[in-house]
Amino acid sequence: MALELALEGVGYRYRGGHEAVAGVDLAMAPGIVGLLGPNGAGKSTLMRVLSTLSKATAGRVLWRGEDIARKPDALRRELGYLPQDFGVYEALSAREFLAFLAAVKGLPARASVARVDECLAMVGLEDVADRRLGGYSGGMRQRVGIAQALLNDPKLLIVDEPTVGLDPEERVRFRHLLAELAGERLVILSTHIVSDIEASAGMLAVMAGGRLRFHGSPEALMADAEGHVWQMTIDAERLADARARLRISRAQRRVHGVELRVVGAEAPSADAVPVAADLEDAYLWLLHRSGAQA
Ligand SMILES: Nc1ncnc2c1ncn2[C@@H]1O[C@H](COP(=O)(O)OP(=O)(O)OP(=O)(O)O)[C@@H](O)[C@H]1O
Repeated sequence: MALELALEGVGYRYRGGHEAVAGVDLAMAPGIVGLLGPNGAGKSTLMRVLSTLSKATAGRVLWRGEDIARKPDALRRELGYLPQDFGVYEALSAREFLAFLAAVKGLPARASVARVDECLAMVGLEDVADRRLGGYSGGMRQRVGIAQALLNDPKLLIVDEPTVGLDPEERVRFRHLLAELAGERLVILSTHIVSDIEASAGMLAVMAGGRLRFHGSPEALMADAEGHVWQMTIDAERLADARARLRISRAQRRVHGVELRVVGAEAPSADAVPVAADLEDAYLWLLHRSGAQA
């Protein structure tokens, strides 16, 4: 059966009655899928449903054609998951920690020694594998998180907001790592930061307010914003006023003032020049049209 994850009318309502996810229809095939949305959009809730930690309260999710609520183990065998709140045991080394998790996941003891080494190499931690995790940087810890998700050579890799708290250099490194890992896998990467996925995701799914607002290629999202992006330069002292009035996707200080990229239905001023949308502009325009805040 094809390596495909299909969501049909998926919804999730928390016990208190809050509907965090509603009516999501989506089909995903190998490659990187960027799940983009502002905080509170419902991304983590959906990731937990897809990784079988929560059961959808509406609709269904099919992995290779099988309903994951009925046969969760079929998906779990092929799943690697890095949750948003992944924690490590600080007193252990990366190698010890991964060996421990390999045992918990039921990998045969003999094979697991080699597999731990492979996973450490895949995330570039082989040289520091025997150091205590307590001394690792945020980016290194996230790489340990990916290494543990790779132990069972998953066909579906789900990573939830993996770049939060990383410095710019670690962020870039982490993005490259995920791009390398995609290959024949389906990697679902959730983030609220456009630049995390713009170079790597072949497909985007954008959520806001619990609903899917867009799914398709980055190019299609940018095409939707065509004709709604402008560039203009204003005096620096007018920036606060402009921020209050306009939807600004980028502001850059220049010698002669502040250069703005603005999205909206109409030109923000007579001297604004229309420009081609980039992904950041297009995302902001989509959120604006769907009534959500970035
Ligand atoms: N245990 C819970 N009980 C009730 N409501 C919840 C619970 N967890 C999350 N929510 C609510 O569900 C909505 C979606 O939350 P979720 O964490 O899935 O969003 P998110 O897109 O992952 O955002 P973030 O990046 O901030 O985690 C939010 O309104 C949130 O307050």
